[in-house]
Amino acid sequence: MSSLNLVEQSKRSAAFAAVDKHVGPTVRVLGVGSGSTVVYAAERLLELKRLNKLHPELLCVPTSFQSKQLIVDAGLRASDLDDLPELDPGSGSFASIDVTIDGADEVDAELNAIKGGGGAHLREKLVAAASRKLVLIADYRKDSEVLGDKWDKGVPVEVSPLAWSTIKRQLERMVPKSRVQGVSTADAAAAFEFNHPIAVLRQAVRKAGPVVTDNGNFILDVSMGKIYDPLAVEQLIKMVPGVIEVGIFSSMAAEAWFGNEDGSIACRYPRSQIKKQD
Ligand SMILES: O=C(CO)[C@H](O)[C@H](O)COP(=O)(O)O
Repeated sequence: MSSLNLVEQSKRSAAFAAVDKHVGPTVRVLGVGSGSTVVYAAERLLELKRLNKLHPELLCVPTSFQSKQLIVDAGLRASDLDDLPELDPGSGSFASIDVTIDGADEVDAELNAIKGGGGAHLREKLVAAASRKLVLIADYRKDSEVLGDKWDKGVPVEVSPLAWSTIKRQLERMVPKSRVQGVSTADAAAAFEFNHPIAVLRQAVRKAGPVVTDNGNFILDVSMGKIYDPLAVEQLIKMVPGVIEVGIFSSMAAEAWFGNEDGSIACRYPRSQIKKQD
């Protein structure tokens, strides 16, 4: 009988299921996400390695300092993103990674995600964008209809330390009615819920001052309530000079695995894609 609590058990089952489905002996390049759920993915990778079920020359691309340590501790080879060749030259895709498995802070019905609770979303997005497939793993608390329903710590935004307070003021002046077309919601004009977003400089724990990311930047956590149009919000925030990366991953994930409270595992796909197949 496992001594893990329910949340940890659900993270572990989601991680194991996703690794088992996606990391077989034919996978040559794997993106490894960051956070506490990915620790269980690394545990499973180590087991599969011991069982000789991984590609003998598997290369793992880390998304953070923590992720690199997980790769090294599992006895796997880490590679830099820029050292990898394109997988399908001439195809129009620039992917260099077969599949990336990563955690999330919240995932909506279309598999848009909030990421960056661990402050690693810049590298996570770079690795996800270079992957043929992004697979998310999470516990049941992250499974949402609309972003902002459950995650109440705001959208993580990595910013240049040179101008963080100016960027904070600009983010707080964003207005919800700057949506792009195409998504119908109860309030057809609002990309997000709050009239006035609140941006808070993330503070370090057990060190005075702000969190400094692996890339030497700061993080603003921007509370804006429910996010009805993730792509519009992602684009809006990205337009602010000094913003380095936004922790909204719009339409990047192909699949999300959740460990449920009852011990079962659910695999979800973007809702609109399921409807198209019907
Ligand atoms: O985006 C991330 C780090 O930047 C993490 O994947 C996200 O915060 C989820 O973490 P956890 O698995 O610990 O809940």
